[in-house]
Amino acid sequence: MVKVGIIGATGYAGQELVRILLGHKDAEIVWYGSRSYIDQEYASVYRNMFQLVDAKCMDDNMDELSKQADVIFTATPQGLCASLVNEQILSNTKIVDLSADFRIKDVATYEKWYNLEHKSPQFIEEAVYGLCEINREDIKKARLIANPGCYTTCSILSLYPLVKERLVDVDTIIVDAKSGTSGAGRGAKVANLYCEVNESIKAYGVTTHRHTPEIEEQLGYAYDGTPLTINFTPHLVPMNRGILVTAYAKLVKDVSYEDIKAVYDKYYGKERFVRVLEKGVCPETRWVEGSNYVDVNFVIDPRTKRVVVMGAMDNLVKGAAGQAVQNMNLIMGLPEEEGLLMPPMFP
Ligand SMILES: NC(=O)C1=CN([C@@H]2O[C@H](COP(=O)(O)OP(=O)(O)OC[C@H]3O[C@@H](n4cnc5c(N)ncnc54)[C@H](OP(=O)(O)O)[C@@H]3O)[C@@H](O)[C@H]2O)C=CC1
Ligand SMILES: CC(=O)N[C@@H](CCC(=O)OP(=O)(O)O)C(=O)O
Repeated sequence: MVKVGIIGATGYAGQELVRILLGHKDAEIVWYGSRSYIDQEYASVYRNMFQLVDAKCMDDNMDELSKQADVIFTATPQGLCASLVNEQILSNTKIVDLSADFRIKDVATYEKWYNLEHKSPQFIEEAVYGLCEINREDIKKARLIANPGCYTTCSILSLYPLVKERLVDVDTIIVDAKSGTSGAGRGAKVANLYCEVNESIKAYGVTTHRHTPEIEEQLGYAYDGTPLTINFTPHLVPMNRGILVTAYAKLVKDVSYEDIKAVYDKYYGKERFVRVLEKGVCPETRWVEGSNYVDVNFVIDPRTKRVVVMGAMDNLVKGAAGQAVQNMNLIMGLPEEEGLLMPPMFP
């Protein structure tokens, strides 16, 4: 049995980790970490866990936790994991960090986009970017996983085959993305109040969103090793969960639907959690909600010679907790899909 500790178990991503791990046959949660609810029953914070979780919330003492847990998930705000981790902890246990602290290899880029001083730059190089479909073999050997961002997972997986196979002009990539409000976390913020969000949709972080350099870096590795430059515009939509990506890029070759479909099948045909949809079917967030699936598809526009790529995913599952458990399974030598085969829920 893998012993698991969660720092930030009372946040949206943390509670989704709890939900998934309760259905995992090889994992046992030994630590429900919190900042605000220490010593309170976890099931009194999340009442869906009544009679399912009999444990109290604990602090964020990562030194102590590292002696008890085989894997620690940090589902905490940006900067916290980097401020807690040290060599002793990493020699005791493995860490899957759901924040962005170890996602970006260039520390100056991280500090600029996050407006934070990085507290553990010495671990950035060894951290493995935990996008399982792309970095599977490196993840298996890692002790520190940088779990990818929600918008980034959907954007990268949607575009990766086209960039890797050099089918698009990478200078023309535009990513338009939408997220449900759980993407913003549980913390109270005026911008996320019901009346501010309901019956409205808005772009935010236009040209400045922190996921931009993460997508640029990862797609750059798929292309020529250096970061690309893209436009990325996120939007907040009045739904609880879900990410929808629509991306555009100019084709560099005359290709048919069948040519591009063959490329997507090459990369994702055997992937359990990436579903390339049938011709003409557009991904929808409602068909992936509550699951670890990413649905992708594309349409060629012969008028503009662009390809339009679409991806849909649950931000809390494949965009956070599901992918984190997928990473845990890989580093612990467990079946990659264990605990993650729940079908999407609807309605
Ligand atoms: N929401 C999403 O869709 C996604 C989130 N993520 C990432 O996961 C992380 C968590 O996000 P999310 O769950 O949305 O955020 P929430 O705001 O919902 O939760 C944050 C969690 O961190 C805890 N926390 C906050 N500050 C501290 C601290 N100083 N010490 C210890 N614990 C602390 C909170 O504890 P308490 O509530 O007890 O105060 C809470 O459990 C973030 O890095 C986020 O970027 C990644 C992908 C998607
Ligand atoms: C709707 C919303 O606010 N979304 C968050 C991104 C989600 C998230 O938590 O970011 P990571 O995936 O990097 O951890 C945002 O725009 O900052």
